[in-house]
Amino acid sequence: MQMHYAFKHLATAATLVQQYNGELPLAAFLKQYFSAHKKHGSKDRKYISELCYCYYRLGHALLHLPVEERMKIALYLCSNELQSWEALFEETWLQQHTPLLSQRISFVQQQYPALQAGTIFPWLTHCSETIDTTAFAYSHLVQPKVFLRIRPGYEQKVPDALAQQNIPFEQADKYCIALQPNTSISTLLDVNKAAVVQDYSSQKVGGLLQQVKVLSPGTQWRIWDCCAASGGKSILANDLLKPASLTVSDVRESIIRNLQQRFKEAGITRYDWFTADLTKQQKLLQNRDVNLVICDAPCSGSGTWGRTPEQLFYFTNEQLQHYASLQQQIVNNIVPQIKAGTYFLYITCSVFREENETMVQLLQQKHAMKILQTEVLKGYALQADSMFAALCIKE
Ligand SMILES: C[S@@+](CC[C@H](N)C(=O)[O-])C[C@H]1O[C@@H](n2cnc3c(N)ncnc32)[C@H](O)[C@@H]1O
Repeated sequence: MQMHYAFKHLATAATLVQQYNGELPLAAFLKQYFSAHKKHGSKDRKYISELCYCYYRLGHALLHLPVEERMKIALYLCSNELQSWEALFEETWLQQHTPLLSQRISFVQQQYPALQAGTIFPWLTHCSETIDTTAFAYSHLVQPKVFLRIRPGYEQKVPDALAQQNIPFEQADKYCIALQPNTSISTLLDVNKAAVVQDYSSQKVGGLLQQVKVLSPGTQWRIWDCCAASGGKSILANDLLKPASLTVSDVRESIIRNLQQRFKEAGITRYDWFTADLTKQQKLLQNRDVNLVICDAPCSGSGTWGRTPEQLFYFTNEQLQHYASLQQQIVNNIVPQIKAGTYFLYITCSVFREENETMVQLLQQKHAMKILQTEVLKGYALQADSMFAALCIKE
């Protein structure tokens, strides 16, 4: 990129982050800005967006610096190579730049000692114990990959289709494909039929679903996915526990419409649905006899902020309290309504103890649930999300 453009993009991105207040998702805010300012071509849009995203990846570190200086440091840290941006940096910085993130961090720390894991992610003391907090905090400087879950029957077809179209990919396991960040796959594959876009850790929740199969072999599964959104976990459960009947619900009717479209593409026809606010006292399971409840609870999403780094920047302690209390209300409301012998799979995409281990204690102590397995799914080493899952049974 020409020197003149690098500085121009930096100035535009700096103005944008000063205008942005976190209310809209950053992607939506940038889309709005670009559609109102048609002068930016597709490359400009890409560069300006990159700068804005990098800015938020630094979390709460180096907030005392002027916006453009902080943005340059963020860009330096987040980029494996600086080819397009050389004009922005002094020669010594360019010479010290390496593809290794740990070395880039050490170099920047020499000049800016305030760059630390705990300044990037100030809630490290809230993280589940088994999380390597330093690795997790620094993982926010790296954009996560896109992951596909291959659906049964397409184990060969999906990798073949990607190879044919020269799309770089890695096969994380038999059913999981990792693609470079920003790979758009809608034109490459039959999305939802052959493969589902689903993060690596989300796919690993399947391990706990397979566990119920081992514990209760031969069971005809009747599943209630009570926070179904557009059905990611339901499709996973359907694929692993077939033949299963599904009941799905969510507080938002609009997201259930998306689910219906996705189920259609996925070929899932045996299901019923309803909308319900799970915090409200009501009989949720009238006439429904279920033996597995999946509760992928609304949460802070703190394990996924590598994808939405603006949330790392704008998240507050009050929001953490809000989610922890929402999850408690949901659990306190639904668990008494399920029968003894029913499996309950509690999931969050959060790394916070308040949303994870504390909820397991509640399930055990207040609701006499037997905890069968808990897992902190550490995606941060794999450019994936981090999640939590606990499998319990009502005694
Ligand atoms: C983490 S998402 C579920 C993701 C989904 N299971 C998947 O795999 O794609 C949580 C969902 O809970 C829903 N939700 C939030 N508050 C709720 C409430 N009070 N009652 C029921 N659902 C709620 C949200 O609308 C959201 O779709």
